[in-house]
Amino acid sequence: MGSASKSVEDMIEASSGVHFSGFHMDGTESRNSGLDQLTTSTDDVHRQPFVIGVAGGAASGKTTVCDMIIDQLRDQRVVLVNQDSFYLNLTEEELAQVHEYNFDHPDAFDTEQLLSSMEKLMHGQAVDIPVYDSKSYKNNVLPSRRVNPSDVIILEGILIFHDPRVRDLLNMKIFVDTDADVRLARRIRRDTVEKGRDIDVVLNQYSKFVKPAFDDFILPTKKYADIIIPRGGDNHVAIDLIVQHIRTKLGQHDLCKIYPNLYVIQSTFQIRGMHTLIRDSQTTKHDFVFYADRLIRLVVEHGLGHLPFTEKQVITPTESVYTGVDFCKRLCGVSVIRSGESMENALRACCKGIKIGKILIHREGDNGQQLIYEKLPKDISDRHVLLLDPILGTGNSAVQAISLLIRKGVPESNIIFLNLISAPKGIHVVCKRYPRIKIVTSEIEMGLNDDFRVIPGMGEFGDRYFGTDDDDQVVAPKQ
Ligand SMILES: Nc1ncnc2c1ncn2[C@@H]1O[C@H](COP(=O)(O)OP(=O)(O)O)[C@@H](O)[C@H]1O
Ligand SMILES: Nc1ccn([C@@H]2O[C@H](COP(=O)(O)O)[C@@H](O)[C@H]2O)c(=O)n1
Ligand SMILES: [Mg+2]
Repeated sequence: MGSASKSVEDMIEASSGVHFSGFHMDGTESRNSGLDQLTTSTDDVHRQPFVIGVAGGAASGKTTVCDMIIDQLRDQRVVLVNQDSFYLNLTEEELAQVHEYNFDHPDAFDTEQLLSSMEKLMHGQAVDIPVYDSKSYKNNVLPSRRVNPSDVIILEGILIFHDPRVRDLLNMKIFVDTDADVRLARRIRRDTVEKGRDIDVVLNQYSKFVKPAFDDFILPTKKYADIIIPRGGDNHVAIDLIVQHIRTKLGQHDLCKIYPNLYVIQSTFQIRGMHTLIRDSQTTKHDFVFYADRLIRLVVEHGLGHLPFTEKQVITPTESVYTGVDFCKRLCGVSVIRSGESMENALRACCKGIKIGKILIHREGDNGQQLIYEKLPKDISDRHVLLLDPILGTGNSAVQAISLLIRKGVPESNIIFLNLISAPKGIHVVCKRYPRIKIVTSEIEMGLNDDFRVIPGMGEFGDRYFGTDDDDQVVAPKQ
């Protein structure tokens, strides 16, 4: 390329990190769910979590229901906060007479502390929540638990609906309604086997405090419930419906519903773990590359699954006929320099000998983007194109790249855009303009900050992947 190559290299340097920022559209990120406002200032980036309250008698199955909801919401950030954590510590006199203490009365809880912890969590701050020890009757003998702000907070406890200030925090109220005999039978087993209590003590406590408090304080709060679940954890239909509702409220499903060509790969704890590592600003370059490569491979494999196929029959070693499919042969990759190049190895590993073209887009200030280099297969118009760029932010780079492919004669429906993370803004921009292209991503982000960077994001992807950030081991936290 001679002297032109120098200018391209300069541009590559100058363009580092531009792929997930772009020119101003309207300066704000719109919410796509029923959740409250998304804050987009750099320091205070959070959205209001969806808060669920789960109440019901002791041993009705509240914890079991919460665990099932959390398990089904595995691709969301969910935290569980137990009302037990806010039991008041007993005085020496109360401890000496512990069998006379009413643990089922609203006054047994430090509701002020619960409200203060919730206030912090709902404003995006991590809190240390005490862990209650029902053997010593204390909440300061076990190490407290650090609870991070999350998309969903589940508050669980017998009297979670009792105080109107706590009720007001709840977006969804669930009452687990289990027969009193079943609750008593479970309680006896739990208190004798797990807590090592004497059966007489358990039965005395039940008749003296637990049952009266249920009738006086817990059952009357059932009327506040939005959903009453009979049979607790056995009621899979109710739990499925609750999870569906939460998903709708979180908005991720709304985007997939609005844009049928948007595919978010099925999340697992492995995938969440990889995301956690590559998003951590303290992750070393080596680990960043390792886990980014694993995720990229998953996205590439998923994207390949959207290519057309033809039926193919083969004879197996047992001389049986196996009817399968033949891979699509007319395809190529196109990487958006420079971070998109990080996805080339995964594509080559999946598609032997695949041709990969390149596009370089340079951002000029905040109000324009310019395509400055392209090297594409000559017959690209006959191929399906896997467009590679790990981050879809404002969507402006993606629109530049896609419009070039279309100008080169690639049908819109033959383009599959593969990325690791997508901001809702970019999804709207790309999918509205090119409704027939497919987007395959592994996570949808909260939004963009005032600098048009994806949040929570993972920083300057190209710099972190290719090791060109300031510090060669640890990445400066500049989200
Ligand atoms: N559907 C169920 N079938 C059988 N046992 C259950 C069921 N739900 C809960 N349990 C058991 O009953 C006890 C109390 O359940 P848990 O979910 O802890 O109730 P809670 O949190 O309301 O006190 C636990 O030992 C749990 O394993
Ligand atoms: N030291 C304590 C503290 C609480 N309890 C009983 O626990 C019940 C609430 O817990 P769930 O998981 O069932 O919601 C409540 O009925 C208290 O009596 C206790 O026995 N000892
Ligand atoms: Mg419980």
